Amino acid sequence: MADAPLAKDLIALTKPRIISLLLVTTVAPMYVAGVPSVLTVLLVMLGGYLMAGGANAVNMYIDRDIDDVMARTKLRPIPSGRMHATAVLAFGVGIATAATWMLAVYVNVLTAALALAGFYFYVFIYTRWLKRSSPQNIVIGGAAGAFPPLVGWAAVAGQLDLTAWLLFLIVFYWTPPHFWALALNKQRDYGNAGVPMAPLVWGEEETIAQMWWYSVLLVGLTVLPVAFGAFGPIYLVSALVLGGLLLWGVWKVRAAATPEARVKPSWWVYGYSLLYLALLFLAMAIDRRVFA
Ligand code: HEM
Ligand SMILES: CC(C)=CCC/C(C)=C/CC/C(C)=C/COP(=O)(O)OP(=O)(O)O
Repeated sequence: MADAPLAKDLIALTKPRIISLLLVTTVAPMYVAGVPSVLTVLLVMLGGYLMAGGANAVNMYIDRDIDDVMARTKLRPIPSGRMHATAVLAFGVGIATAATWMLAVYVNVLTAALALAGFYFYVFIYTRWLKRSSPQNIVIGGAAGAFPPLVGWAAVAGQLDLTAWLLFLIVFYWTPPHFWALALNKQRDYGNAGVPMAPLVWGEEETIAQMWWYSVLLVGLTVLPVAFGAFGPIYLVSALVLGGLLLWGVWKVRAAATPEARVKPSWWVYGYSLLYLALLFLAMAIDRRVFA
């Protein structure tokens, strides 16, 4: 198709917009863990892009049947008929293999192993298994998206410590409010595709109650590294302000009495969740490197 050449489709298979935030949560921890060279940062960004991009392409191979049914995804390269499923699988596995080799040879083996673990978790535990079988899919499967801070940390420190695992947990607890805010507004799509997302299985009110408690846990957890002396006042104030806004947004969703009244605040929470995570991780790096 003239308006969608192959290169454009290959990039679309990697879900570049999602990767941009994954890379923020990879690179910021590198500056928390130490003082990385520009070359290490660039290598980790390239390796991280190829690994997450490969995972996303394999996700589109496995999900080609449901992507074909959902309005949000039906124009992707496979359901729209522009690419062969097998070619997409080969592309995904190919770039993830390149990433594994690159990270192992030019960064270190632990970094490569953690990134590959993220790939397997997302492809097999989330996409292949839990996404279609349980409303807890994005809670447990969401751990895949929490690997990037470990990857960045290991690239600089060569090992993992308590702060690295706290960063993993922050992304882990962030995922339910991030995703369910979107899922509340995409129930028809998921219903048509037979994907058991929480709002469909538990109902909206239970899902929103869980979003609230995950957000409370998240904000509590973001403050915890300060108690361990990992961060100072710049980060603490940022975490409290950013977290306060998140709680305010989720509370607005919870306070809305009808599904119609929830549409606006839940879209807000979804959009804000992206800004929240980016700014929180940025604040960590700034706190450690600029004000240390
Ligand atoms: C199991 C975990 C997750 C699930 C199920 C999930 C699901 C989604 C979905 C369905 C979208 C909408 C995409 C679209 O409109 O095509 C989205 C958007 C997005 N997600 Fe997540 N997400 C998860 C974790 C993450 C993580 C860990 C990150 C990064 C740290 C992330 C970053 C983003 C970004 C940046 C967008 C906006 C993309 C855009 O505007 O095109 N997500 N997510
Ligand atoms: C370290 C490393 C390589 C980690 C990889 C982890 C990774 C790619 C996380 C992304 C999470 C994500 C985009 C989920 C989308 O949900 P979905 O697949 O249900 O969305 P869809 O309906 O848009 O396909």
